[in-house]
Amino acid sequence: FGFSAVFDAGASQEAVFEGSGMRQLVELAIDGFSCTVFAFGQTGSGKTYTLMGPLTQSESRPAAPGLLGLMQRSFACLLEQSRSRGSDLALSASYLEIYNEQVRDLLSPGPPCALPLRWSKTCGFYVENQLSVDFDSLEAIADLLLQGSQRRRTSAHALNRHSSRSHALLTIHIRSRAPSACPSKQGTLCFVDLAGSERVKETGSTGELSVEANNINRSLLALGHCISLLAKPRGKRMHIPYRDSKLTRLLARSLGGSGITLMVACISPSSRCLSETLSTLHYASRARRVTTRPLANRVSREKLLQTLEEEIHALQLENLSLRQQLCLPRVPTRSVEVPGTPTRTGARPGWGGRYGPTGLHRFPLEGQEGVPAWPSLYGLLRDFVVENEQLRYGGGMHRTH
Ligand SMILES: Nc1ncnc2c1ncn2[C@@H]1O[C@H](COP(=O)(O)OP(=O)(O)OP(=O)(O)O)[C@@H](O)[C@H]1O
Repeated sequence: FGFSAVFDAGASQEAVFEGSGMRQLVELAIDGFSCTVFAFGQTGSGKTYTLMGPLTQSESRPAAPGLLGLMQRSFACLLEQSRSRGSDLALSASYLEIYNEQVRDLLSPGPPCALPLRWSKTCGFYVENQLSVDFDSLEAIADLLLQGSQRRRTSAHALNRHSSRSHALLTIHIRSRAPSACPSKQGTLCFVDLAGSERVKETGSTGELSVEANNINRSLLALGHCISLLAKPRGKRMHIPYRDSKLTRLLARSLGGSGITLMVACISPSSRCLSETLSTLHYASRARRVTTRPLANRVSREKLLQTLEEEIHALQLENLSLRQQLCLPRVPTRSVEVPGTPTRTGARPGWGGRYGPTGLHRFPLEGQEGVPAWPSLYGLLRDFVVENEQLRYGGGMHRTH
């Protein structure tokens, strides 16, 4: 087998960060590319450890800095870059898991509930109603990671005391907010901690654990199938069955589209795991042959204005419906005038939901004041977002939609 980099059991977390190309991936995400890193391998082989370091159960006992994983090191690198560029990067994070073929938000309050996975012509698959939370410090994103990871489904089995029973996807949205930066860059950095493949006989899983294991193995099989087909030369490629699982739908763009992907294959040093190790290495070899056509996401001023308007109308409609459900009085319809664009009032029928295909309204709303035509639109959007928070959660949360 030949790989871009190989690390043995004694390699430090820092060596993995520097030697795997992770730093370059962070820089590409800042430049507007959709970047993904996913950890793959048998259960107990160190995927979560590589991405997050050893799991800590509380904020009061954080992991030693030297043990922090690819995620925390990437966050530090991202914030460092943001500071060196005069804080012109707006950062937000969303965190979800796929558990038993259900997509669940790890940052939303309350018991986890399944969110719909939709498809749009322009952006491909996306999760509707997923929360995205702004952050501007290492502490804030570390806190989000801890909160989400504690909500993630884990169980103990024979090969791992804290085995992840779901695939987890943490996405950092990066947007340059310098007013002069038009078209504006919109990159993402997605960390995927896949649940480990497992032989039920070896892990001793029964009942719920075995249902989870079957779902994990089925989705990993679907992912392997897509990777095998994508690895074929472009002329010989058949239809890629992304729709076979939620995991492949969400990874579609990273795997075969315009994204840049780093795969970390984790293997056990034990000779007892030889057959699983070989299977992981074959899987990784196939993935290595997949080529994508990286394309930076740049959004023109006109497109941004149009999206803003659409998001405002969607929120206006949703707030109206929430008010009706809560038996609250209607508020008068507000309008906004943007120089150079037609004025629109009222809600546009047919729009709904908090998370549009672009996810644009989830970015921080400040920082656009330098663009003359926009403050009124952004101000209006901010009003609707705050109102939506109050209607949904009673105003107790500090999140950006
Ligand atoms: N390189 C390493 N150095 C020290 N400990 C490690 C290393 N890799 C993994 N471990 C430890 O091994 C155990 C299993 O690792 P981890 O939970 O990361 O596996 P996993 O592949 O994510 O498993 P699963 O798929 O079951 O969730 C953990 O206790 C972890 O701290």
